[in-house]
Order: sequence, then C-alpha cells, then structure tokens
Amino acid sequence: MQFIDKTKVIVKAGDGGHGKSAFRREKFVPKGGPAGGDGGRGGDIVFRVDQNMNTLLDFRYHRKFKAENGENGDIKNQYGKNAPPCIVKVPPGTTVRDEETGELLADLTEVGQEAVIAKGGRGGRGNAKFANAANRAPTFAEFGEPGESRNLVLELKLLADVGLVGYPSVGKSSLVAACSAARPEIADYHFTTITPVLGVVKTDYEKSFVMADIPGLIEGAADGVGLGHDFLRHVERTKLILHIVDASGIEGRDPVDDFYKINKELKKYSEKIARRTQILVANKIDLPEAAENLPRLEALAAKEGLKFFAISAAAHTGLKELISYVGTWLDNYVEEPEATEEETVYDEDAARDAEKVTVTRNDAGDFIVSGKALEKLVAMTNFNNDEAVRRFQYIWRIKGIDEKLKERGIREGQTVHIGEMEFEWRE
Ligand SMILES: Nc1nc2c(ncn2[C@@H]2O[C@H](COP(=O)(O)OP(=O)(O)OP(=O)(O)O)[C@@H](O)[C@H]2O)c(=O)[nH]1
Ligand SMILES: [Mg+2]
Repeated sequence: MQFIDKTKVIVKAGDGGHGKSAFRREKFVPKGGPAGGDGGRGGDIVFRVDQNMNTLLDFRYHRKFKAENGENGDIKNQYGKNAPPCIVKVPPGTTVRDEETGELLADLTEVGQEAVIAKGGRGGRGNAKFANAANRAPTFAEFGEPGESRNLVLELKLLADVGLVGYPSVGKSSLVAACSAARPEIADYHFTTITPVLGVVKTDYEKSFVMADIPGLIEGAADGVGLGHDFLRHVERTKLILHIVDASGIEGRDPVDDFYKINKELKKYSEKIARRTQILVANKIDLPEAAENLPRLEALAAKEGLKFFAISAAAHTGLKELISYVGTWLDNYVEEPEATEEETVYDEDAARDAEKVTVTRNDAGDFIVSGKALEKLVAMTNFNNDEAVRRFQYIWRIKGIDEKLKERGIREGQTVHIGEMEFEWRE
C-alpha cells in the first residue's frame, strides 16, 4: 500500500542576457574596433533535497518558480553577470516528472542531492565576437537564449510520522478530518475506517507532519480479531502514537480499561510498537459524561508517564495545542538506531532502567539531570542540545525549577522515571 502526495509546479529558468553592440571610443584611436560584451547566463532552476521537509504541502501555496535573467553585455567588452540558480527545496523521496511527456526528470532521495530541472538560457554574444577579416566592424550582437520553462508533476511517497490507535468509534477519523485536508469517513458504527487514511497536518510554524488514521482496534486484534492487525505494521513505522480514548464512555466501556486493553494488544503484536512514545488523547470532552472521566484519565497519563490532551474533535477544542505539541516533539525526534538481531530481544527491566534519570545539583546550584534516558529526554523537550545528548548530561537553568520539582515530590539526589517529570518548562 502506498500513499502518494502529488502536486503540480511551474518553473521557468532565467533568460540569457543580450550581447552588446558597441565600439571602442578612445582619444587618439579614431576608429576603435567592436567592443560589445556578451550577455550572462540565465539562472537554472535547481531542485535540492531538504531534510526538514516531509511533505509537498508548501507547494500548494507556492507553485511558480522563476530564476533571474542573465545581465546584458555592456560596452568596453564587459560581460553581463550570470544569474544565480533558483533553488527549490523538496523533501527526500520526491520524484519530478515533466507534465506533458511524463518523462522522469529526477528521483531525489538523498539529503543535499541536487538536480537541474530547467536550464538557464545562454547569454548572447556581443559584437566583438563577430568581427572577422570580412567584417571588422559588425554592428550586430546576439540576443540571449530564453531559459527553459516546464510544467512539472512532483510526487512523494508518504510515510506517516504519527499513528492513531484506539477502539472503534473513539473519534480517530474525526481527529484526522479536523486537523488535515483528508476526508476519511466518519460514522457512529464500529470499523467505519477499513483502510488507513493519511492526513497532512500543518503545524503552526510553517511545517507539517503526516498522521495515519487506521481502523479501530479491539481485544484480540493482535491475533487477527477485527481489522486492526493488518494495519499495525504501519503504526510500527511511525515515530509517535496518539492513543485516542472516548472520554465520555457513552458506548458503555471505561476509557481507562480501553487504554490498557489496547496497549496489551499493541505489546502482543510487537515490542517495537509497545516502546513507541504515546500521547494519551481524551476525545469527546464536549459531552457532559466526559467530565467525570477526565480526572481519572489525567491520573492515568501521569501514572504511565504520558503527555495528556483533552480534546473534542467534533467541536475543535484543544486541537491547536495538541498539534503544536506533536509538531515540536517531531522536530526534536531523534531516530532510534536500527536494532541488531540480538538487541531486538526486549528486556523490560532494562528498558525501565534506561528511562530513569537522576536529579542532582552542581556547585553553582544548577540542577543536573543525568541518566541513560537523556537522549529521549532531550528529544521530548524543546531544547535541542547536541552536547547534552552526547554527554548524557543536561543542565537545567530554569526559573522556579525548585518549586516545580518539589510540587512533583522530586527531591535532589532522587532517581525518577522520566514520565514523572514534565518537560515543558521553557527557559
Ligand atoms: N460528541 C462527539 N462526538 C464525536 C467526537 N469525535 C467523534 N465523534 C463521533 O463519534 C463517532 C465515531 O467517530 P469516528 O471518527 O468515525 O471514529 P473512529 O475512531 O474513526 O472509528 P472507526 O473508524 O470505526 O475505528 C461519530 O459519530 C463521530 O461523529 C467528539 O469530539 N465529540
Ligand atoms: Mg475511523
């Protein structure tokens, strides 16, 4: 199964500058020879792979790209300047085709890879270039060549960054519909969604991520009950899981139970999925029945060390905060190194230990959080401190941190599970 993002773009390379027709005029040289300079080259259109892009969404707002023209040649044999290329950034995995012929112009896979998609026009020659024995004083010069123009089709195979999991009818598709242009089917019966749908979600700072809506999961899903099983492998490749529960419980199930049941299935399906970071999202808070479950769900998130959001996909409540958090989280995501065969054996105790950090203080009174989990910790914060990741030590210089740690009952010298701390404090 493939998801393709597709968009059309028009590009026009720069025209070459015109050649100049001119003659030398100097004192004591009554009949100076031809001295018109050549025009400069027009700028190329160059596509370059940018690691910060992951969708073609930006092209919806910016469809036309034009490179500058070359400068015209001038008197005294002065050449016109070549125009710089117009660089168009594309995400890794973009293919570029000519719309008319369908010809594949470029398959851009590696970060930094470049391809000239439309060539700038050659500059015209000045009259100095046309002088010969027969005509020592040509009075003509060449025009610059026009730059190439092309209509293109860009395509990108999408990989989902975020996977939605949860029971049927908890509102997964409603969430995708509320925050992307995707229009999955939404209905009040179970298994409305039968194949995954991807939505491109624009975050509030000119970036986007891809969310995968998959069919609902039920008990036994890992053993093939229901529909979810076939699609869990898509979730396996995402970076983050949004675990959606129906806070209203109007279908008669307890959302706290749901959470544990779904996680049991995820774990049974694969340890890799079980280790994915989850965010607990309580949906349907517009319904009055949600009120009594919300504190329980919040406590559940705190207990499990998960970030918690209460939303209403139907009423569009709390979506902005959720999207913005997910966007920042993904920006700071550090790819897990591919585990070797041996390492794939999951050791639960070791995994828990790896998530522990110790809070101490240095002489200057700064809090130092150290432990194996730092890489993950830094990834969860807004701080992107390479140094900290490398040294597995991070110094927090945050106003009021003492109170915040105290509020959470975390004492100096204590080792805590990273879920017990909150990582949203900004400097
Ligand atoms: N009141 C209320 N109803 C909601 C909300 N979100 C979704 N619903 C309703 O819940 C029902 C199920 O929503 P879907 O988005 O189809 O749920 P789903 O999780 O995708 O369901 P499956 O595809 O069957 O797994 C629909 O009738 C929605 O209108 C919400 O925030 N508030
Ligand atoms: Mg659905």
